[in-house]
Amino acid sequence: MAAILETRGLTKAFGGLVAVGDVDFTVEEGGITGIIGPNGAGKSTFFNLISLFYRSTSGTITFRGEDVTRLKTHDMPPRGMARTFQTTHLFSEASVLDNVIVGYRHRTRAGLLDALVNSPRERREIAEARLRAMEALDFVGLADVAHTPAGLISQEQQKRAAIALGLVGGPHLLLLDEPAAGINPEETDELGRLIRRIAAAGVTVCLIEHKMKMVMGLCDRIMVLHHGRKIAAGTPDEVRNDDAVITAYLGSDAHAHA
Ligand SMILES: Nc1ncnc2c1ncn2[C@@H]1O[C@H](COP(=O)(O)OP(=O)(O)OP(=O)(O)O)[C@@H](O)[C@H]1O
Repeated sequence: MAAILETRGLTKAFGGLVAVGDVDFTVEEGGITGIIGPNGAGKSTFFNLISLFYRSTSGTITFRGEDVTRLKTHDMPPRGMARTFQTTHLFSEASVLDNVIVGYRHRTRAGLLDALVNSPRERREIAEARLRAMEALDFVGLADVAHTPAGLISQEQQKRAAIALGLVGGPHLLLLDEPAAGINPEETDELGRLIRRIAAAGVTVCLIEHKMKMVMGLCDRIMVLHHGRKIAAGTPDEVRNDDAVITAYLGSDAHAHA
């Protein structure tokens, strides 16, 4: 299997604190890869590095064969990388559909002038964006609330809307930042099924998640971080039985059994 994303020696220091140190990481194309670790292990920082939200201190990031280390987060959607945020960033007054359309922006070419004169190109692109956004909402099971203001749907629905926003541009890789945070066990199972369907549709998925049961049941491969270092990587079974992982979790109050 080919790597879709690869880091080599990836490091992020905040002043004297090395939040992520020297991490080599590979996301294989086609599967679901999880990143776990006790509290403060560096998961969020690592996630922000690979989505180019943070600039790394050293090391390299390669996405689909291109060195993207020095690019910025907004350079990534056109290259086929999309990410969600832990706290969903939806415009609460706007409809769910309009929120998802925003995720299609990078695929459109119309400029300000087109918008001002309502050019045929502008109209065509708006129609295309609406169509794609409806497809994405249908995929995540939110077609019936497409015209509801995003602020009025449940937290769990907002999470699915955020996933639709990530999917609408047709990414090769979807990065999910704690997708199951703040939802109940039943909703978590449902979300797991949705993530599987995303992977089955050919979108590679990489996620960070605290809910260990979900990660173990969902991911093909898992990387474990501890104190900013990679301490293990492998299948859920390999990681679960790894001495360094067991020690790291026992020594913390992390949600190993959540
Ligand atoms: N912007 C920042 N400035 C300074 N230190 C930071 C910053 N972000 C994170 N850190 C520190 O880096 C380390 C790793 O934090 P990070 O949030 O990446 O871990 P995490 O594994 O996501 O934690 P949690 O599971 O608690 O969300 C911690 O010691 C944290 O205090």
